[in-house]
Amino acid sequence: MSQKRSVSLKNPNLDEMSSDFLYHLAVNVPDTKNTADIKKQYGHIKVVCLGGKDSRMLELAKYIHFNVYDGNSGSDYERNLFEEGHRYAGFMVGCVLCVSHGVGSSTMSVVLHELIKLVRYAECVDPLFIRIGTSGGLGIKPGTVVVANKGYNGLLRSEYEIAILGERVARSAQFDERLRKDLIACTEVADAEEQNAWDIIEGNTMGTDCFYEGQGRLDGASCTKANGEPYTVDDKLNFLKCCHDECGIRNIEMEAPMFAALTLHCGIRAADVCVTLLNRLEGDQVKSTKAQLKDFEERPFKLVSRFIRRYIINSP
Ligand SMILES: O=P(O)(O)O[C@@H]1C[C@H](O)[C@@H](CO)O1
Ligand SMILES: O=c1cc[nH]c(=O)[nH]1
Repeated sequence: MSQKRSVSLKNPNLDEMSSDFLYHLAVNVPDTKNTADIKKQYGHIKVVCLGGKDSRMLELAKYIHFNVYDGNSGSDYERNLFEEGHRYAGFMVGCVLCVSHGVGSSTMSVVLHELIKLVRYAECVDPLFIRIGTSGGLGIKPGTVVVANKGYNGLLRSEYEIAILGERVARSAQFDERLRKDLIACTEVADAEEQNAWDIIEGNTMGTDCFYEGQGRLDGASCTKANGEPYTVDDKLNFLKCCHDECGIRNIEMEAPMFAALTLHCGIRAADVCVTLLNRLEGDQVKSTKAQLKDFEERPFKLVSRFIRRYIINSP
């Protein structure tokens, strides 16, 4: 059994700072050596769930209130804890904090840095970070939920690349193996009817910096190759098939490599659980109806809620 521990970060400057302000969350830490107030408000967090939209994160908090806590979470889960920051929304339900992150790695990395510092100041023990998102699938039925093994960037490397002090820094984009396996194990606890209704699979997830050209779409404002020529349907399909066959990529979104890399770098166990809205080998436009989108977006809720109930709430 692994030993439980609070988050210890690799930034020595944090130990020298007497106060901290988590600007985009509007959370003030007036005394970093005495964080009793922060601990009181956030110290019980065991899981941080993240997803692009404010509304999805509120729906998730509500879903967890009723389906994990049977309506008795004792939480004011509709209150947006980060409202004053006007950037992201955060809803607490029991030991789960549900936070929106916007579109793409750049907006997500800002909230991720601040959330990781928050759980550290709050002295949370072994908090898990789980992204609950949407994506485009590769060769799988729309509505399938993919639990990511590794993140891949748009250059088909399993790394997150960032410029730091004018230098290229590449970090491994591997998600936590145990968490992935525990999530996948929760497929078994689904009731028979639900188990047959939609698939949950493991696969690699590509996260690009662009929804359109970065994902090989033909319907962006531009559709242009490195040589300045427009790319064709065949170019697109060759690329997507290469992603599938050579890299084991089963879905495409915009955050996986950054999310995997920053959490791994900071010693936080993380997972990426995304439903696929369409099969990208068949088209580019997301045409899901409102009802279909609601059904699809709830599928990762179901898996993650089962996981939380089984491994977090009912675990000694
Ligand atoms: O969590 P969401 O569903 O917002 O994630 C995907 C990836 C991008 O952020 C966005 C693009 O539509 O959706
Ligand atoms: O195709 C898709 C669908 C959702 N999100 C993405 O990033 N890509």
